[in-house]
Amino acid sequence: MVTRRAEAAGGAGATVDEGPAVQDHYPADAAHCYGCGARNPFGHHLKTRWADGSRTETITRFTPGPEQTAMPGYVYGGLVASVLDCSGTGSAALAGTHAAGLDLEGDGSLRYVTGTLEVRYQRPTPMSVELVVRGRVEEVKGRKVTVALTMTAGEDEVASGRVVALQLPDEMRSS
Ligand SMILES: CCCCCCCC/C=C\CCCCCCCC(=O)SCCNC(=O)CCNC(=O)[C@H](O)C(C)(C)COP(=O)(O)OP(=O)(O)OC[C@H]1O[C@@H](n2cnc3c(N)ncnc32)[C@H](O)[C@@H]1OP(=O)(O)O
Repeated sequence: MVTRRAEAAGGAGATVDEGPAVQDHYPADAAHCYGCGARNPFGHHLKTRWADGSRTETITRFTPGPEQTAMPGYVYGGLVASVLDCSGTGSAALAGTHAAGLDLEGDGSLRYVTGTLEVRYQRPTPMSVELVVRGRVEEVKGRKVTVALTMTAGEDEVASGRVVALQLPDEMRSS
């Protein structure tokens, strides 16, 4: 399935969501993550796609609900962190799979776990607004992928961060 979805017309830095969501191609035995697993009925079900044709920029969208409140009208910081986290591992999976010469839809996705997560909370994050996380793949080095992330709510950048993700070791998969 190919998806192309333009952001609000005329918005600064308009982005196109392109192609399949990586999480829809995670191996079934590795799709239970609270943030991004399609097989977790209680989770966020994040979907991360390439944002353009360059294979370096990604986009993930999430709209928080009232149960994720920090104080009335604003989002809990742990939720912001978890959305950045799984946007980062999803971006790493896109980049690592591409770098390995694999086709997402034909071969499935490689699977990454978080090694390091950095979060900078820049502004209070408003509730019930779509949060847009853009990822920029900084480096693919062996099993390690580094992704810089920004989160916007409307026109405002509310958080930024970085994920260092490591391809899931085979011995973890088999355990
Ligand atoms: C979920 C845990 C896994 C359970 C497995 C069960 C099977 C289930 C199947 C599928 C689940 C999928 C779930 C996805 C969920 C996504 C989001 C999350 O919530 S993840 C949860 C939080 N994260 C952890 O709990 C990681 C705990 N840490 C570890 O397991 C290891 O430390 C790990 C895998 C991250 C790295 O261990 P190494 O042995 O593979 O690493 P080395 O070979 O020593 O290093 C390779 C390179 O990576 C760097 N590196 C290693 N650890 C790093 C770190 N923590 N941060 C940054 N860089 C790191 C090193 O400096 C080295 O870099 P140079 O090649 O020299 O440039």
